[in-house]
Amino acid sequence: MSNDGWPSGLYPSQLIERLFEEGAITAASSRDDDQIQPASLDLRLGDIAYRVRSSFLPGPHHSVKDRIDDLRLHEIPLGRGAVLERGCVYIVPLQEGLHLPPNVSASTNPKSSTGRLDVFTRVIGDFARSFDQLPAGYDGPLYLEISPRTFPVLVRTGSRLSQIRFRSGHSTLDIEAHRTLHAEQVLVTNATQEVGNGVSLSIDLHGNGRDGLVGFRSKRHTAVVDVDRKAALDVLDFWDPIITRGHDELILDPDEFYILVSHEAVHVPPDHAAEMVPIDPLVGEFRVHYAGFFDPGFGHSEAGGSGSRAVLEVRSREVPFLLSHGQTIGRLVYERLAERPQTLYGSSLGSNYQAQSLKLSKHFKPYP
Ligand SMILES: Nc1ccn([C@H]2C[C@H](O)[C@@H](COP(=O)(O)OP(=O)(O)OP(=O)(O)O)O2)c(=O)n1
Repeated sequence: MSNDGWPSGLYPSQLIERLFEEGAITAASSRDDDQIQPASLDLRLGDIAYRVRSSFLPGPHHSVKDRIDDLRLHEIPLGRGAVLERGCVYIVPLQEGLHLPPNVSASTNPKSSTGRLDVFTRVIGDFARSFDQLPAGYDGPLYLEISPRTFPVLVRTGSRLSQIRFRSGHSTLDIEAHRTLHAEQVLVTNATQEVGNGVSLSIDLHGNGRDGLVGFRSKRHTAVVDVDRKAALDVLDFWDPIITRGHDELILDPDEFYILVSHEAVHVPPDHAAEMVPIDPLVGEFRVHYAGFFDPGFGHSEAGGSGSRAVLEVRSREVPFLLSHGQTIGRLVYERLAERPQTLYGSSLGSNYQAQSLKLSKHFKPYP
C-alpha cells in the first residue's frame, strides 16, 4: 500500500475503518459491532492459549511461533472458555493481524477493564524487540501475553482484553502545545502542578462525599472473574474497601493491589487522546501499574463526561509505603488525532467509565 492518503496523527475510528477496508488490518472472523472505539480497536482472543514457562521477547531472529514451540507447556482450547490462573504466563494468538502501510505504526495497551482486574497483558509481534509496539509497515500476526496477577480469570475465543492504536508521524504534544491546549480547553481541574510535559495526576485520599471511601484493596484466593460478564460480581467478595479515618494517608502493603482515584478531574478534548505514564519516584517505591489510554471525549462535557476522574491501579514495591493525599502518581500526555472521530467516548457507545469517580471494573455490581 502506498503512503498516499494516510494523514499524520493518531487515527480516529473512521481511519481505522479504512485500514480494514484496505486490508491493513485482517481478522479471522467478522468484526464485533462495537470493536472500533473512538481512536482504538479492541483485539480479540483466538482459539488457543499456550501456557508457557516464561515470558519472552522474540528478538530479530525469531517469530513468536518459534518461541511458543520452544517454551510451551500446555495447549488450552478457548472455544468453550478456560480459566487462566494467577501467576502463570499464557500466550494467545489474536484474531487480528496487520499488514500496515509503510508510514503507519501501532501501539497496544491493556483495556482499562483489564488493568482494573490486575491482569497483566502485552502484545507481541514477530521479531519484536519491545512489547506493545508494532513498527511502521509491520506485516504479521499478533499475540497476547496474559498473566493474571490477582484474580483467576475466565476467558474465551473473542474476549477483548487489549486494544491497539494506529498513528502516522509524530503526534505527541510538546510542552508549549500542552500549555496552549490546557489554556483553551482545561485538561484537568484542581491541577496541583503547572502543566508542562503533560499534566500531572495525584491521588485523592480525602474521599469527600463518599463516606470516607478512598479505594479498594484486592482480596486473595477469590472466585474466578468472567471477563465477558458485566455487573455480575459482588464487590466485597473480591475487594476490601479502604475508608479514611481523617488522616488522608494510606500505607501500601507490598505485593497488594489497590484501586484508587485521581484528585483531578480529567478532560480529553474530542480531537485529542491521552496516555497515562507512571511517574516513578527515584527510589521506585510505588507506581501506577498499568499505563492507561484515555479516549477522545473522556471527561468532555458534551459527551456527558464532566468531572470524570482517572482510576489509578497502584502497587507498592519492596516495603510498606505511606501515600499521602495529593501525591503525584502519573502524568497524562496528550496526542493529536489525525481527524476528529465520528463518535466520542460516552453513553452513545455504551462506554463504561464516562463521568466516573472511584470505579472498579465493569465486572462488579455498583458499590456501596
Ligand atoms: N488508568 C485509567 C485508564 C483509563 N481510564 C479511563 C479513560 C478511558 O477512556 C476509559 C476507558 O478505557 P478503555 O477503553 O481502555 O476501557 P474499556 O474498553 O475496558 O471500557 P469501555 O468499554 O468503557 O471502553 O477509562 C481511567 O480512568 N483510568
